[in-house]
Amino acid sequence: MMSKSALLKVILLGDGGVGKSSLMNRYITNKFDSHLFHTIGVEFLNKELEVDGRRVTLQIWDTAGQERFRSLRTPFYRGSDCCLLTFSLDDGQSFQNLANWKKEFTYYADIKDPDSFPFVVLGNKLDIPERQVSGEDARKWCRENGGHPYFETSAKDATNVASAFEEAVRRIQMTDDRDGHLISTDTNTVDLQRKSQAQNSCC
Ligand SMILES: Nc1nc2c(ncn2[C@@H]2O[C@H](COP(=O)(O)OP(=O)(O)OP(=O)(O)O)[C@@H](O)[C@H]2O)c(=O)[nH]1
Repeated sequence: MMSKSALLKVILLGDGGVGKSSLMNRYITNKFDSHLFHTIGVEFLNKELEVDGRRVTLQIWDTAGQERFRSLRTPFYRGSDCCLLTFSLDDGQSFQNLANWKKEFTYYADIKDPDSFPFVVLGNKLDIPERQVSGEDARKWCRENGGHPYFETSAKDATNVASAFEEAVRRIQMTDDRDGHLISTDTNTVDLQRKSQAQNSCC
């Protein structure tokens, strides 16, 4: 029998220019463009993968980080299974803004219990030598704001990009297992009601 894979919606949030589109492109197409345009609204791409023996379809939503696009991106937060809070290691302000991004996400995604929702924090542009945010400060923020996993990535040279997305899947699976939502790779026992929100979204 053909096995079915669960559809997991993962959303990238963070200031304009931190590298959200570049991370998605690196992960999906293994390419990097040093002259990428700002995203307007949202875009998504799918990728099938297997994590810890479970086959899933990861639907990665890339959002526009610039403030002027706020009203275009927020309607797409609902139905997310994991939120990747992204900043740039060479931009201290983008790190300071993580708390605002988390707040905006929990409000518009209508997350009832933010403490048990899977967030993963990404410090991108690791390849740039001039850092404004130390790993120590970033890890401290993650510890003090819900114990989120933290990855330092480079979309440019691909460092840690796949690991970060795979961790997002693991976190979703942990949350679903704990909440009793069985994600099965070979039956129809996926929580269809919750997953269908993601399938119905469009740009
Ligand atoms: N050196 C370096 N540059 C990067 C990296 N990731 C992205 N960039 C560059 O940073 C700029 C912004 O990248 P984007 O991926 O468009 O950033 P974004 O977060 O999607 O921006 P918005 O669409 O405005 O929200 C581009 O010029 C990228 O080439 C990285 O890991 N290292």
